[in-house]
Amino acid sequence: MICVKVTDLIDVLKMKKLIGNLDPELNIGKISQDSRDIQSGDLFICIDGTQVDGHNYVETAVANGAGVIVAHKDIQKAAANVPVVYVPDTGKAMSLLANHFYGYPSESMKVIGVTGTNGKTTVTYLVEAILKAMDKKTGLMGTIEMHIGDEVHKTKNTTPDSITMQKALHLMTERETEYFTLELSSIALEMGRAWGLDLDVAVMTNLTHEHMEFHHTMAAYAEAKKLLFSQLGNGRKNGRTKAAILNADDETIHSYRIATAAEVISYSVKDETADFFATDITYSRTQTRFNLVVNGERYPVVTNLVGLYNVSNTLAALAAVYALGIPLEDATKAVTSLAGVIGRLEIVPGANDIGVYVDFAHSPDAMEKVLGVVREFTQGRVISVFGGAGEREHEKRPIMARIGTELSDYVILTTDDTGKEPQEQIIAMMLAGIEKDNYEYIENRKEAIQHAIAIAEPGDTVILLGRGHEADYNDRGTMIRLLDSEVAAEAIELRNEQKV
Ligand SMILES: CC(=O)N[C@H]1[C@@H](OP(=O)(O)OP(=O)(O)OC[C@H]2O[C@@H](n3ccc(=O)[nH]c3=O)[C@H](O)[C@@H]2O)O[C@H](CO)[C@@H](O)[C@@H]1O[C@H](C)C(=O)N[C@@H](C)C(=O)N[C@H](CCC(=O)O)C(=O)O
Ligand SMILES: Nc1ncnc2c1ncn2[C@@H]1O[C@H](COP(=O)(O)OP(=O)(O)OP(=O)(O)O)[C@@H](O)[C@H]1O
Repeated sequence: MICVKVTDLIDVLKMKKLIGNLDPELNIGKISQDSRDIQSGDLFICIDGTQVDGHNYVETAVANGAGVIVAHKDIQKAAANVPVVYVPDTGKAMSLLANHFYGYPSESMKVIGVTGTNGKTTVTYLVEAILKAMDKKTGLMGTIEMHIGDEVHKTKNTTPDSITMQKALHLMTERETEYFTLELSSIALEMGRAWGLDLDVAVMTNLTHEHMEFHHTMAAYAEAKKLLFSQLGNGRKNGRTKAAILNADDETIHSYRIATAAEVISYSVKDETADFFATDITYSRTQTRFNLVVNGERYPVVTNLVGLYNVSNTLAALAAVYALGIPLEDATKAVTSLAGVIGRLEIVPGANDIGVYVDFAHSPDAMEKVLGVVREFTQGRVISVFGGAGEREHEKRPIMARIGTELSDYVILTTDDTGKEPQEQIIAMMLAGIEKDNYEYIENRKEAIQHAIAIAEPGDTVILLGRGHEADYNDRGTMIRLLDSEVAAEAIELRNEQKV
């Protein structure tokens, strides 16, 4: 159990005003931004959130036994006799305190941070698989889950707040983790959730239309992602130089290059002058092969991930491990150890005459890319099933509906997580983007999936888009379990029974 002297902890903060007296004998056993989590002697830090203001929960924290409170608004009345440390910015203070409290865990690991609109999960899974195949001790954190070696932990956010992050990293140091790879969402970067994370390598996959409800403009979105590269810093880490891995096929690379002091390693599937270049690319339904060219040397690569965008993802992962000193002869051989990523062009087995896939594409670019890949290996029709998620990003609904109907032979429009937004409103926005008549609308997602699989003919591909690995489904405000792959597996069974 961690115990840090309150005076040592508070010492980390340079600009502060203490009201009351700190007990020099007090050892802090936990720091938390949630009053409901506070126990006797803990440090409570008030965060002004998106829903409520943590400064309004000081009384609960005090009632639960808070030993010290960190705030940036006047809470003197509510704090009763508990000492309060006032700071200019509790968000920044939280990351500094968390890092100190947990013993600066990222300093003792090799840390690879991955950002970009699409491909973050895939790249982190590739990095983890390559390193694991080489018997390295790994940790991973992202949208699907957190891994420490073979241990699996649930995650709430793609990138968690600084306390959750540092706590997880501390656990990883206890398990002697050598390499840690994580996804960094633009939202997290802008909210400062990664402050204090000492990175070795930062990777940028691509930048396309996403998260406009949060960033509002593409320029602001690009700036948020760029923060990762300024957070790489100017110096070395434990005697190692740092590296920025940038996708030369995405024009945002140019502005990211100047945002970082670290050495840049570029990768490309088009430009042979890039540092990591993929050539001689061939696809099958289940594998992709290519030659990696680095400094004139060629390395054959076989991956179980399909599609050109996964060649890009593989290049990013190879460049990241190379930057940490892993020989390319070994890394390229280890790529095939990743069987696939749940919910990313995941094959639903059992249907022998048709292909059924689940994919997490929920941005226009991802949808375009994945439908392009599926088309390449489909002899018959491409039938896609998708909806538009509620309460999020209205602008992308008509765009995705248009891309979906243009690039599929037939579409079954349905619901995604509606949340509390009326489905009628969501579907109306989607319909506004459609120019073809190759679709029907089945509101119930389960029925839509069943129908798609029932009408598919031999040689067709059915692709279920938007939800990937997600099982928690928000149906008009009620949470239910709905995992596309499970629903599809049942529908395939029914189809097979009806065929005999
Ligand atoms: C909108 C948003 O970003 N919310 C995140 C945020 O919560 P919040 O600011 O809304 O918190 P709040 O509910 O207003 O509470 C403010 C403070 O009061 C405290 N409080 C609250 C109630 C109480 O009784 N006592 C108390 O002390 C809370 O603990 C908190 O410190 O801070 C929490 C802790 O870090 C996050 O878990 C939470 O993520 C929610 C779940 C979320 O869905 N976020 C999305 C938008 C998000 O961050 N997504 C990105 C990108 C994903 C992608 O790329 O697709 C991600 O990285 O996950
Ligand atoms: N490099 C890429 N370029 C474009 N699309 C991609 C790329 N990699 C994956 N995709 C598409 O994006 C979807 C999500 O992939 P992945 O989970 O790896 O990305 P992500 O950045 O982690 O996304 P999210 O932050 O939404 O979880 C995939 O299911 C696929 O459709």
